[in-house]
Amino acid sequence: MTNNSTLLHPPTGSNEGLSGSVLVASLQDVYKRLGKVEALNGLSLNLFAGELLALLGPNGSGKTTTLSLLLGRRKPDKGTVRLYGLNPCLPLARQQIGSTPQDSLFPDTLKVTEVVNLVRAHFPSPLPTEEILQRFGLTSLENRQTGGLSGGQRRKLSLALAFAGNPRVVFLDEPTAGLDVEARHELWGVIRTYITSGGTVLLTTHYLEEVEALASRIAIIHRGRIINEGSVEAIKAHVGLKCLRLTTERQPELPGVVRSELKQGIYHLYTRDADASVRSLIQQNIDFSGLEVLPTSLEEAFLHMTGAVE
Ligand SMILES: Nc1ncnc2c1ncn2[C@@H]1O[C@H](COP(=O)(O)OP(=O)(O)OP(=O)(O)O)[C@@H](O)[C@H]1O
Repeated sequence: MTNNSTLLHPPTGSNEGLSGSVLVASLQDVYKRLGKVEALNGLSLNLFAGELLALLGPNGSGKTTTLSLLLGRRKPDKGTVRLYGLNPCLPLARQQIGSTPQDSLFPDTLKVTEVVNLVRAHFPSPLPTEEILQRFGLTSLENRQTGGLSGGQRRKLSLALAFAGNPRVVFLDEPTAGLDVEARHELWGVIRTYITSGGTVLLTTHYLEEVEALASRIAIIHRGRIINEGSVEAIKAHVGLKCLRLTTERQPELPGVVRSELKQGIYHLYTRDADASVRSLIQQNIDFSGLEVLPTSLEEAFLHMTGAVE
């Protein structure tokens, strides 16, 4: 994959919202039952033009179900889902969006170029085939039948298809799962270029490093509803934890500490009041070394938030 060719140019939107932000997609108080599971439980979420919104949540929290409603693959039991003001089940709404196919299943005997062109044919102003192949590192595989692709190559083709139609918005469900580190960073470049040129992205991921690298906003989903949303910094600040790292013989009992871990002989103590924790450490005359006071990572913030509502 490469990000140094011509920019992707999604057509500009016209759904101006009250605040001046263009509303691309929205779910309002959505419920969806799958079998015996209430997969979505009153979920509300907005996606605005030009942003990269990361939907983060533990396994089974409802991320894929949310995307499937936005893609018109499923209908809500209750509540409203809109894509550019339209029902996502309408072909006109779906022409605006790109997504990776479910399970990356391609007809085995079709060549890579043929699959790309099949998807391009469904969009009014797709990107040139050569550009898509080049951007996703598929040029040397253009005549390969998809049945002969490796897992990582199939994944790249799947991602290429999400962007092939030059859509206004792209929905990506765990886009870098199964990609090696190099391919993952290359995809990040493609996504950044797409955003810079006016595109909008909603992605789900388990890689918090990916969120910190790309997202302009985060929504945390837990048990089928959004429990928090904001910028990466706002999410971290909301949790307001600091991490004390230190080596001691036994885990100390300190005020403010809400969670602790022992990693490779070093205690990680997550505290709401680092000053009080450190003062107590010294007052208790605890023998320690290598003390560090660090801001929490997004991963720690996320674990705390979802843990807090168990
Ligand atoms: N076809 C189905 N039939 C019954 N239950 C389902 C079905 N699909 C999903 N579920 C359940 O709905 C809930 C939400 O699933 P969903 O796939 O949306 O979660 P997710 O956040 O994407 O999970 P993961 O991170 O593991 O991919 C889970 O409890 C899941 O087991």
